[in-house]
Parts: sequence; C-alpha cells; structure tokens
Amino acid sequence: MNSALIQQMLIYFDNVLIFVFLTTAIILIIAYQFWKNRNLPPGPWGLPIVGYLPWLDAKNPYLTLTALSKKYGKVYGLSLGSVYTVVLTDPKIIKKVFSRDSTAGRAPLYLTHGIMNGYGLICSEGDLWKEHRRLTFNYLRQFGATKVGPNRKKMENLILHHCLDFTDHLKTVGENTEIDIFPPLRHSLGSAVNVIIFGKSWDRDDKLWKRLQYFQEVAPKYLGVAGPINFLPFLRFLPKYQNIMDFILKGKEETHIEYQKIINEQSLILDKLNIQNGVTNNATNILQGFLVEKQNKSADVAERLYSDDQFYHLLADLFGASLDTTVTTLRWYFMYLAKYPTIQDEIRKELEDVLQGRPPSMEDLNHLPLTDASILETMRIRPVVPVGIPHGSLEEMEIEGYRIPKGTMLVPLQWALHHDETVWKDPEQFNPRRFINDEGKIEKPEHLMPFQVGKRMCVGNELAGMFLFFFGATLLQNYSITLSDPNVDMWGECGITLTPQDHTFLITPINKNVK
Ligand code: HEM
Repeated sequence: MNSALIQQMLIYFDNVLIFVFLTTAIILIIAYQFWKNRNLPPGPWGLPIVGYLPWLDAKNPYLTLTALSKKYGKVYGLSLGSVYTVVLTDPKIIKKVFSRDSTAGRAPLYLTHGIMNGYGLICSEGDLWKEHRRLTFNYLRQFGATKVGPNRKKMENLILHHCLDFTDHLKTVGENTEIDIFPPLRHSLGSAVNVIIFGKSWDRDDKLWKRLQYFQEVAPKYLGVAGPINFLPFLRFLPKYQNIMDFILKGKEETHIEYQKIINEQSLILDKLNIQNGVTNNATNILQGFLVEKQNKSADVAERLYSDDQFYHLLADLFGASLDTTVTTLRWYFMYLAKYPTIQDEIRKELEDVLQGRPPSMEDLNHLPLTDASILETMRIRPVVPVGIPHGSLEEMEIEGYRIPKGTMLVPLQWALHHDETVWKDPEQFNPRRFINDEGKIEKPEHLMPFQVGKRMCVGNELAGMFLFFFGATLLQNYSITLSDPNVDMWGECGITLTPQDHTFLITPINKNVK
C-alpha cells in the first residue's frame, strides 16, 4: 500500500471515529435529558440557560404563572434560568406538600443562599431555622401576640397606643387636606414593631429611623429589579446589576452596624433587669430573647446557632417581614375602602354599633363580621406576595404522582388561588360579604392563603391580624377617607411585595369622640 492511500484511510478512520464519538455524545446527552426529565410535571418548554424567563411578564410574573396554570393544571413545572420550578395552585395539594419536613427548605435562589447566606429566619434551613423559628414563635406568644393568653391585653395596648399616635398625627397634618398616609402609618406601625423587636422606638424625625425606613422601602424594589440574578447568578457581574448589588450589600452592612449598637444597649438593660429580679429570663423584646437563649446554650451550640451574623439577619428579617407586609396590606385596605365608599360606611356603622365609641379589642372581632371580612377580602384581592414565598425541596420526592427533584423551587401561587373564578365570583370585585355565611359568621374558603400553610407558615400571623384590625378600625372610627384621584391605578407594582402606586387621600374627621 502506498503511503498516500494509508493517509487517506487514516483520515477516513479519524472521521468515522469523530462521527461515532459525536453521535454517541449526542445520544447520551439526549438520553440524560430524558432521564433527568422523566416523570416531571407538565409545563412549557424554555430555552437553554434562560429557560422560560424571556416569556415571564417581568412586571407581573404572577399573571403569567396564573395563565400557565390554566393551561398545564394545578401542578406544573418550568425552568426559570437555572432553577427548576414547580408551581402549585390547589390548596389541598399545597397543604399536603408544605406539611412535609422535606419541603421546609428555601428555594435555591441567589437572594436566599447567596446574599443572605442562609442566615436569619426567612432564608435559613435545618437546625438553624428550627431553633430560630421556635425562639421567635415562643417570644411572640410570650409578649401577647396570640389568640388567648395572659399578655394579650398588653400587646393590644401597645398597638392601640401607636394607632392613636397615628390618628393624632393625622389631626395635625391631614384633616380636610390631601395626604399620603403611608409615611405616618409606617412610622406609627413601625414604632410598635420596633418596641416588640428592638425594645425601643425612635422619634418621627430621627435620622437612624429614617434611614432604616428608607432601606425597608427601597430594598424590596431593588431586590425585585435584581430578581433575574436569582435565576442567573452570573448576571451580578454586569454593570447594571453590580450597582444594585452594591446598594443591597452596603445597606446590609450599614444596618448590621446599627443593630450591633442596639444590641449593646439592650444587653446592658437586660443585665440590669436580671440583677434586679435575680432571674435570667427577663426578656421584654425579641432582641433580648435572643441574648437570653444564647446565654442558656452550651458553647458549641451557641457558636453554631447564635452567631452575630445570625443575630443581625434575624432582626432584619423580623423587622422587614412585619413592617412591609402589614403596612402594604393596610394601604391596599384603605384604597379599596375609598374606592367602595358604601362598604366603608357600612363597616364604620358596624364599628360604631358594637364599640359605641370605645377603642377596639381583639374580643370584639367576633361581633364585627363585616370588618373582619373586609380585611380578609383585602388580603385576597391584593395578596402582598402574589407569587407566594417559595419553598425548596430538600430531597427528591413525589407530588401527585410526579417526580420532583431535590433543589426544586416550589411556588404556592397565591394569585391563582385568590383569583380562581370557580371559587370567587367576580374575583376583581371587592366584596367582603363573600366571607360571611347565611348565619352571619365568617367562613374562609381554603383557597385563601395569605400567610401560606404548613411548617413554614408565617410565624407572625397573629400579630399581623392584630395590626390590621387595630389600625384599620381606629382609622375608620376617626376618619372618612376618599381617594384624591378616583381613577388611581389599582394594580400596583410588583417587587418582592405587591405595593400600591403612590396615591393620596382626602381625610375627613368623623364627628364622634372615641372614648
Ligand atoms: C399581612 C401581614 C403578613 C403577611 C401577608 C405575611 C405573609 C407571610 C408569608 C406568605 C410567609 C411565607 C410562609 C412560607 O414560607 O410558607 C411569611 C413568612 C414569615 N413571616 Fe409573615 N406575613 C405577614 C406579617 C408578618 C409579621 C407581623 C411578622 C412578624 C413577626 C412576620 C414574620 C414572618 C417570618 C419571620 C416569616 C418566615 C417564616 C419561616 O421561614 O419559617 N410576618 N409571611
């Protein structure tokens, strides 16, 4: 054989080898994809790397996800960037799934695992989460945020004190003029939150308090804009996102420095109380509760579960989770009452008939079905977290016969539940009476899930109920409210939370003295 022929044969052989190699690789990749996707829930296809993200309405993702649920059913899956996501829109399935230990994780997002590093309460998992959930739950109960219990009256009085601060302030600035009630509402409700968490509150014009409120208002919006980083973490290196990340990380650092100063103050106060009373559990706020619990732990547990980082993140989570959600819900509440003046008058009449001018108490709520129902209706029609707060699967599992891989983001889609036409007639109509049955009692369909359900259900739901009722009732007892612009947008802006667009009210005093 001449050498040219041999060379030709070798080239041919090489090409065959390359062809066989490539074909095998492609077959293996396809087989792997089939194996990886075996028995997953139905759902739309996406592009490599970005998945379904390009088709998600960036401003109203909950609308796209709700539309998809109509096509693919109550359990469907899709890829959002690198995160495989399963969306749930049936209350029974959500209850069943969220009652498992294996779904008590958080979704593998850059926000929870990257920015927050799994610290705090909202983003933590495992032992750290269990310990701080227990701590928070117990201290909230101990301080009176509970249906029954010896300290409930104390908590009611604390909140009422700040409600009166709110209406008193409106007297000085708002009567018969147009007013944005967001800042005074946030100050008064926030002051009650501060006392419960930090053991102190600040004057309206205090620089630090203004700064904390600023971060609280802006951070969720920034985190909303930075949303794609959650699914495509490499985006954080692009200049557009770098600025946002800088803002978030610097804000976090600045807040933690301030928290440390408050911790030092409260630590001295706690020491004094302990010496005075000769006992070691005198905690009067959550921050002190952390210090007491830490003292009572062995050195290795304290090091593992009670680090400074955990302390700062826990305080930030509690502050953010309580203030943002409740103030936003109340803002929607007042907007809807102003949009539906007849309902507003009927609620006020109910309050006048039952309370006869005295301040409300939680026991009254049983006799105030329309008031109670109007708060539920607000949380239904404009849930603060319309997409829901996602969980993460900690192991491979099965949901309704489908295989759910470990590390899946599980979304309880609140918007779909709260706007399901088969359950709620005219879901975009504000109609509190849908929650009142023929006997005049409150009846909540299982589709209503503003606090979600199961192992990670909102730990502050009792406290939230108190804030909403007291601030709502006190305002209505004192003022009638009208929107300055009756055509104001009622869809809001969706960052981490769904917040109303800027708006102002004309508030008119009710000519009755609250005793
Ligand atoms: C209208 C007011 C509120 C709404 C609608 C709301 C809603 C929610 C929702 C949907 C979750 C996610 C639950 C889950 O992951 O399954 C949550 C978690 C949480 N909420 Fe609330 N919340 C409100 C008020 C509060 C208040 C007043 C506090 C104060 C302590 C609070 C503290 C928390 C915390 C710490 C978590 C994380 C729980 C965990 O991961 O174990 N929330 N909330």
